[in-house]
Amino acid sequence: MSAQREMKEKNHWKTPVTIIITVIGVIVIVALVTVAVLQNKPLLQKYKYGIVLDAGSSHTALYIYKWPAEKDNNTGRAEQMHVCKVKGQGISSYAANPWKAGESLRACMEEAEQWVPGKRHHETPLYLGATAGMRLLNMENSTASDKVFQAVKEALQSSPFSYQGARILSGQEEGAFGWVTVNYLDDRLKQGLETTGALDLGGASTQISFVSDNFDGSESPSNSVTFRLYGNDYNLYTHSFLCYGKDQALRSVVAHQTQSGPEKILDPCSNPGYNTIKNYSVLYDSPCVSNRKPQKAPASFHLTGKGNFGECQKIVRSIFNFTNCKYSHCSFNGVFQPHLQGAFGAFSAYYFVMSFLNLTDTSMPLETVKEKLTSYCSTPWEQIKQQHRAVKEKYLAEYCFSGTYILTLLTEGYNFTSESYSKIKFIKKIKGSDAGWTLGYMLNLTNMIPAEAPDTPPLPHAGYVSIVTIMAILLFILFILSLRPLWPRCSKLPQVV
Ligand SMILES: O=P(O)(O)OP(=O)(O)OP(=O)(O)OC[C@H]1O[C@@H](n2cnc3c(O)ncnc32)[C@H](O)[C@@H]1O
Ligand SMILES: [Ca+2]
Repeated sequence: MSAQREMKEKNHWKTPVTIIITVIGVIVIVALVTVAVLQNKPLLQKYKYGIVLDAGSSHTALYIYKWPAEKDNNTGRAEQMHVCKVKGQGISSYAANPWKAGESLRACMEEAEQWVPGKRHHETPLYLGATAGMRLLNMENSTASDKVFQAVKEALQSSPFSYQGARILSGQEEGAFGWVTVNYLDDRLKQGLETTGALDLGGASTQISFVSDNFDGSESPSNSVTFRLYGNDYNLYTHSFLCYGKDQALRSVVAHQTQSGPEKILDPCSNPGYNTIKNYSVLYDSPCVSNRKPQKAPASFHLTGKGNFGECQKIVRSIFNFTNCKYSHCSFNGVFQPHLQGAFGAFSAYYFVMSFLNLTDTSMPLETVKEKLTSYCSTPWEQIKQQHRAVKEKYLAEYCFSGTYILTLLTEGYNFTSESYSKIKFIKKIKGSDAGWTLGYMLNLTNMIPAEAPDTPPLPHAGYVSIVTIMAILLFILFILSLRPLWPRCSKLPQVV
């Protein structure tokens, strides 16, 4: 009996009217959802590009960035697409043959033409920023520095990209844009999260930048950089120490040992068995040490490694001045520094050196760091060379000094304690992009970080599509029910009032 009733009810649904209504309803729903989805589907992703050349003291690197072309794409983030390392040394090394500085860039400029689609070449901004190597050359010989810039400009202007200028960045800019890069890549700026400090160690200068609650800029305005980014105000402390990059610091450490113009030195910062001849005029050819050049000295001196971390650290300490602070707190050389706050990202030479020495784990107690450095420094040079055949000898010979310098700079220069040291992360890249000032510099010059938070759509795309679909289905059910009087012989169904 109940089976018969079921059969009858089923048959009601097979009447022509119901079938037509159902088919039309389904078509309407499919059409509605399709239109909604297509209308709101993000267009095929198109990209814009930007190029920044980082003309550092030790080398030049060309960075290509790309980002989604739609202006209102809030999820789009600029990211590093490619990096090209320029062969040879930094542009400041071409002071005697400036045109070679321009020539040195050509190979990477041609590589960039392959990476950026041809139709975007003319609208792709191209910047060059020079840092401490050119700052020093400019101090020493501004005519030579101008000539290097002229050569570099000519090389860049002859490329198909939209050349936007080549200039020396100030130390504040270098520090501040490094901080912007780190926090932009970590999505801290857009989300208004607590920011990460930035520590950059170059060849000729080093930067420290962080936000501290007890820093408003009033005590030392020259260390203050203010930003309004995505609706948040930041008062950043930043300082750049010229001559405290690792190559110039090493120069100072060797200069300290050659004040009396000896023919031989026993260097505790080089491994035992390491031997080299150094030229006095080359060593003292830098404004960082030129005023200390010994009056009477032979043309060159022999440097022999002694490999003693403790003695090396004593000499490293001597290149910092810890007296004469006219502020409430100083780092060194009478430079104001507020209390360290929050986490820090340490990149460039901080990373190269600490990753080579297996010291990137900052949960390691500082005593253990010292023990590891003691052990590296005292390892015979021949053994070091055998164990690391693939690493450049120049770097290998300097890791004892560099590790000692980094530890001393962080703990005695900047006053990182065993607790705050553990909040440092030695990093090379963040989400595929190199940590460094270049990305922040480009974002600033292209106005890609708005001062105010952009309006976000009330719903994400997926949520929007789901709601449209559910509404369409509900509408269809109501429509079917409203047509119930037309249904033939459906008295068995409950009445809709
Ligand atoms: O910021 P400035 O001071 O202008 O210098 P830079 O931009 O040229 O400096 P880098 O960060 O590129 O490099 C910092 C130093 O690290 C050195 N370096 C690069 N790669 C290294 C590696 O794998 N191991 C050790 N040192 C390295 C390089 O020679 C420099 O002395
Ligand atoms: Ca640099």
